[in-house]
Amino acid sequence: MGSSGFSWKLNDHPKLPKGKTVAMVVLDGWGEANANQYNCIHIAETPTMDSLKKGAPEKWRLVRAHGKAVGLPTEDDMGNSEVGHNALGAGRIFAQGAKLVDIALETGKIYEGEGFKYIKESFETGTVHLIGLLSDGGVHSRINQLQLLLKGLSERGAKRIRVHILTDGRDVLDGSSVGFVETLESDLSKLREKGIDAQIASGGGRMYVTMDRYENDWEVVKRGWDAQVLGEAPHKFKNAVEAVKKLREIPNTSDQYLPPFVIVDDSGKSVGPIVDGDAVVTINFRADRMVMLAMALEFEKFDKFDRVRFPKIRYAGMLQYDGELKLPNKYLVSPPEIDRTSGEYLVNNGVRTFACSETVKFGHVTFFWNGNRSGCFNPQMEEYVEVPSDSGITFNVKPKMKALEIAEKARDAILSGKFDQVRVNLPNGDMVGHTGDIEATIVACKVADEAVKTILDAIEQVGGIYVVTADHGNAEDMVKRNKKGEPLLDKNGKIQILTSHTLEPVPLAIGGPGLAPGVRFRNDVPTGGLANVAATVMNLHGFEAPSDYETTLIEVVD
Ligand SMILES: O=C(O)[C@H](O)COP(=O)(O)O
Ligand SMILES: [Mn+2]
Ligand SMILES: [Mn+2]
Repeated sequence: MGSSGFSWKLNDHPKLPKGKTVAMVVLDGWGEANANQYNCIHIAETPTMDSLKKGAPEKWRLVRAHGKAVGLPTEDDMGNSEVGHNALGAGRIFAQGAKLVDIALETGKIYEGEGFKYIKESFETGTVHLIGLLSDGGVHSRINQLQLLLKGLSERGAKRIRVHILTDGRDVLDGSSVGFVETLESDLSKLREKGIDAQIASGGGRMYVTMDRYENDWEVVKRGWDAQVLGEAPHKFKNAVEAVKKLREIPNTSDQYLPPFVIVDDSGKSVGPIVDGDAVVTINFRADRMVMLAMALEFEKFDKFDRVRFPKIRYAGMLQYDGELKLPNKYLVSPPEIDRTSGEYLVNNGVRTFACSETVKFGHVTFFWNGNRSGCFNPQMEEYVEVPSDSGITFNVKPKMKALEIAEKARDAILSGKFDQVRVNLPNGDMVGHTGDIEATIVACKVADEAVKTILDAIEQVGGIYVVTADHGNAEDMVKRNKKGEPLLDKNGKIQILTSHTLEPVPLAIGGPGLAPGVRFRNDVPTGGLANVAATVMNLHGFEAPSDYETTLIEVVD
């Protein structure tokens, strides 16, 4: 016990035993929705997940995975991996980046912090560059926050502003980029009327330019660096609306994958490279897809690609993206302080943990799960395994991804007897769902189901327990709908494909030979969400959860 009286020691569960191997399976982007032709999970053959559902209501139920249940501002906010895995791992609901930035802008606190004071030093003689995702998706950023920040910057003395946009089409409809760029252009022209030299300087599609994650493909970040910092790109335009419209005409491209472009002046010179003395703000609040750029902007020593030029800038993140690395060092809004996660408690109570996914979701079951913290708590007790993802492809081309490899690693970890918790994220429903390719997403769901079977079979062999859930919906609905729930059509009479996540709840199933007789889901927590899963899992490891955790979803009847 520390001097504060705090102790990591968890109380023993009065009825449940310790020492059972628990498999914790997160199907990324696997929500529960009406069965219809746009529900890829329904269409796919998913015998394992179907059989779990038959355990309802005692061994299968739904949990909330969006809006306030995961710390997002409103019930209209779809869930996402960051907030979903944070809730699953932390067992409590924290106000998330989206909300914290809203509050900081609303109260004006954002302008009083150290981060803003730091970038302000560049206002007199330098340019302020804002780099980030341009949409109202609310997963990584939100356009209204950018608009408020632009207003705030202009009212506080910024004289020259350049915005480097990343088009979305993943958290919002494909094609919506044009409207967002028009909105931004109109805001910037109003600033120009007030005498502020404000323009869009560069752009590109988020998945092809800048927003890679977990170091899967540094080329993506390099393409962005060349356009944003060096002012160099294969495509040059005088105007960003024209740029996005024209680049969308390239066959097989989409908002997510637009090639990089720069805006040039009449003499063909790029209007906004980043140079010594400038300030840079990365406007995304979510960490995973900004941290690589943050490294490139901040690290003196850097060998991931040739930066050509490393300008001396004042850089701040919207949030700090990695608390361990203190990256970036300066930021406008403090991130949520997600402490005392279930992973840390369990390791401190002797639970040996194995976590695995492929690169594109590896940080989800480690970094996000552990409250946005890199690395293990105790390397003697934990092993985190990353299966390398394919890079340079869209995942509809290989919808099986690495699901079976992940399942095999989990199986081996379970059978080894070396671990008490074996945790995986199976990415398929989400990563392929984001491509909007219905046929491929059906294949993705089928293989994710096969992967679950491999893990459950291993649990059967060792007499363990399984917990199967998801972090938010995606593959269960692939069409944009009106308020009545009817599919929406575009101008050409084609359905509007939904590439984003959804507001749907997700399944939660428990079982396995190690599950003590009499364990069942309580029926008095009907609004339970992802944050209730941590206490539930702690119970299955034989412990009571800390008293401030969201309540457990299980009870033991004699
Ligand atoms: O970053 C992404 O891929 C999407 O914006 C959200 O997907 P995720 O929250 O499932 O990672
Ligand atoms: Mn996810
Ligand atoms: Mn997703």
